[in-house]
Amino acid sequence: MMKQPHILCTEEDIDKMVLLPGDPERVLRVAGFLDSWEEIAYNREFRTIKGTYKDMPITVTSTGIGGASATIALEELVACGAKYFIRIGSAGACQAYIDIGDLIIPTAAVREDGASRMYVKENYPAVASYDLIRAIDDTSKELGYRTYLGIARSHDSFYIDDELERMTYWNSKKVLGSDMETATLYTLGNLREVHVASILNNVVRYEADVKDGINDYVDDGDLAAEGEKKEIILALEAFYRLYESMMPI
Ligand SMILES: O=P(O)(O)O[C@H]1O[C@H](CO)[C@@H](O)[C@H]1O
Ligand SMILES: O=c1cc[nH]c(=O)[nH]1
Repeated sequence: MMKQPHILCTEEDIDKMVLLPGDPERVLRVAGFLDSWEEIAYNREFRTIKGTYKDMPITVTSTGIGGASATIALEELVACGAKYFIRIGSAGACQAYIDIGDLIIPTAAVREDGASRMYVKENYPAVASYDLIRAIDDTSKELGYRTYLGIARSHDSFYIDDELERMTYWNSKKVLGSDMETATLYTLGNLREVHVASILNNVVRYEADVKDGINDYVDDGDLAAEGEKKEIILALEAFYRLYESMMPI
């Protein structure tokens, strides 16, 4: 097999289970939780490492920002044989009760992105893999992590003029938080018949940052960093739970 054109990997490089952070730097922070790892490729926003967690083989590939690059990563990873994907991302809460570092687990997502519309009509739902959500939910209960399961919203433009109005609208519709890849990945995952779920670390306080227009990414950096550690552990342990359940007895 030729190397895939963007991720620069072949099927020999890619495991069945893949973690998908947006940020290439987060790939290296995941590496800190693995028992062994090596970097396979790093091209544009797509950094791929391969390693082991306990006895489970695992790949980590960054998707970059937004649906367009996320579809490239997912398509090329599927072409290399990957079957299970957990996005470990960050999000901005749409609800005041969600604190910095709390984890949002989207069971579905509003498709306010452009990339998924290139694939299928807007009334096709963006839904997570039930198997992965169940594994993530069971694992988070075991770990004692505070998580919020429900609907997220994925968008394409961080700085549009009416973002506050949109966030206020989705707040009134009980949407939990915004990111830029989940809806795209869920839509494409279902079309390609692979399993996809997201775990999103909340990095924004809805009342203070969104409604009052103050951005406190920096002040709450420690809480956000703790949230990122929790989402990595949760994703690895949920994958391990699934991996063990698949092993012949
Ligand atoms: O931290 P990541 O995983 O990149 O996720 C979020 O952060 C980026 C925007 O700052 C977008 O990609 C958004 O989805
Ligand atoms: O507010 C936020 C934070 C992270 N990601 C988003 O898409 N929005």
